[in-house]
Amino acid sequence: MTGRDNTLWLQFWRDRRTDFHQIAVNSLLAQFWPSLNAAPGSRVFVPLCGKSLDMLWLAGQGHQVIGVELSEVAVKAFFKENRLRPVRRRVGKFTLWRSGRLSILCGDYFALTAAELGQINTVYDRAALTALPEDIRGHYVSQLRRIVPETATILLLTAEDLELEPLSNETDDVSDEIIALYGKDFVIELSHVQRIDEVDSQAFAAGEAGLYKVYHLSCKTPSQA
Ligand SMILES: C[S@@+](CC[C@H](N)C(=O)[O-])C[C@H]1O[C@@H](n2cnc3c(N)ncnc32)[C@H](O)[C@@H]1O
Repeated sequence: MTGRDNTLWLQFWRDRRTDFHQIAVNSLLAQFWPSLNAAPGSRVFVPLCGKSLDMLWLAGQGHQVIGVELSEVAVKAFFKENRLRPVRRRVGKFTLWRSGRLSILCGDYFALTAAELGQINTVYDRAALTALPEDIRGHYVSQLRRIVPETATILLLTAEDLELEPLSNETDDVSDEIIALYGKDFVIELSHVQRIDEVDSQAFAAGEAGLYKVYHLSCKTPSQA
């Protein structure tokens, strides 16, 4: 399978319609990454990475960072804008761009194999799951299960639009969608909930209401399944 919206994403990058790109490191990443106790040198996977500066931050923590991104425009911009000189080589259907601890596989996430991705200790997902249409998100999670070992933990950041999901007692809880997608195989810990107007956010237009949620996900052990 391939991402259904691939043509659209490629066009967004060509047209520079990249409002989702954050011009600073995500503050929730910096705040919640330490709680994972990820060892320096361990490998962090950043699916649908765009040209996120969060990858630079993760490499700065001593991690080996490997992103996957469809658009060559995005990958080229990431290395150029950060004054890095990558080397490139072919890996299956992908082009691997690498500079020091930073690597990006350019190609379709849904076509990636575990062998091409290599060992992964932690997954960092910001606007990857939620960038995809709702009916594709189940495939995104199944693919993640195929290519990432069960021992990997996931730091998942989501943004919920309160215009679409009006305030109720449930908004401070794990969202129903996250339970539906991850609940069978993962232990879900909701670590943090923050109203969007409390943070400097690009996720919503001015005046809109929303919630950021930070989840820690880990595969269930046989006794938890
Ligand atoms: C909403 S952006 C988020 C980017 C990044 N995570 C960030 O925080 O800035 C989603 C990214 O996923 C990429 N993308 C979409 N579908 C993809 C696919 N099937 N394989 C790889 N990348 C994909 C898009 O080109 C885009 O850069």
